[in-house]
Amino acid sequence: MAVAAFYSVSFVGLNKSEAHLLFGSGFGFPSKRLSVSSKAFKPMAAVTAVQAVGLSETFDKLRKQGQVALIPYITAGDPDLSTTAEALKVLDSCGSDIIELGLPYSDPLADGPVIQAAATRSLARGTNFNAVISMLKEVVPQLSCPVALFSYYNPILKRGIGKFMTIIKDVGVHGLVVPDVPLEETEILRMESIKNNIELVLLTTPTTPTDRMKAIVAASEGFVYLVSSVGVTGARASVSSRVQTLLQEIKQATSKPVAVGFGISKPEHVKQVVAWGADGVIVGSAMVKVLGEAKSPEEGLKELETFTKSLKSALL
Ligand SMILES: O=P(O)(O)OC[C@@H](O)[C@@H](O)c1c[nH]c2ccccc12
Repeated sequence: MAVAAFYSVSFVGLNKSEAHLLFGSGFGFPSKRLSVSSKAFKPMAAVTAVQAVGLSETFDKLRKQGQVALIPYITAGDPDLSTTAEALKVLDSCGSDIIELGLPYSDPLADGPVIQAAATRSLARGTNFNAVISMLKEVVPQLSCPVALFSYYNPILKRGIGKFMTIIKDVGVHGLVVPDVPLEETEILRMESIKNNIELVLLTTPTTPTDRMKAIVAASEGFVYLVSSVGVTGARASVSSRVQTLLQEIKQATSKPVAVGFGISKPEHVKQVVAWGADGVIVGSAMVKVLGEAKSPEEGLKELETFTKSLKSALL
């Protein structure tokens, strides 16, 4: 895989040297008291759930309730699209506040082995954009939480930015996360997302210079994605203690909600990041592993429910 090629593309908001740093490795070892708030699990989503509101509105509601958003990520089509459809409903009914759904891509340079393997499995089954969109058309009306689609930049460019945005909006997607779009190129993406009322989430990292971070948070819609540590996606033993200062710096620059991702895979990670002031926690690889590496899809869905509830409890 052309990981070296990725360095020539600036990671969102990063120039080459930052991108290079990002794909180093390493994270810290924090330990802190936990904060608690209360929210019951959402009942099983009815067939036609109350229409989900957008990302910003979701965070506004949570902020008023003193809550932090649980934001799982799963790869569409892994192990198959019908299981993805069920997984979305399970995640919603277990109290997820926003769901990040990843479009499988052949060159996921920012992903670690777990999500890379999920994308490979999904593509091997023939998952494609149209099939994911058809599935979403059916499932989104049954969800009470918003879906933020997750795609690398290339597939969006190939389809045409305007066309891509219109298609995802038409099936009720609320947000879009594009990890590898250079800040300088977000203009057209932002214009089209605003035109289609899609909230475009941008990412900042531990190595993003302050001025660049400020430009990213100013441009980001829905929430700001704080990448917790250098390196690719993947569960870590703990969350880097740098997240605490990074959160403070970002919160000095914006009142927008900040969700933290990368490496979060246990209830104690969730509690730690909440204690540091995050407005949302994003959990990807650990969810993907549970779902994609189970003995059967049914087993995977059952384990996904248990795992999601354990993380939700950590937010209460
Ligand atoms: O997998 P992790 O370490 O829990 O991190 C979330 C991450 O999976 C999800 O947000 C994501 C999936 N692929 C990405 C690529 C870049 C940035 C973020 C992502």
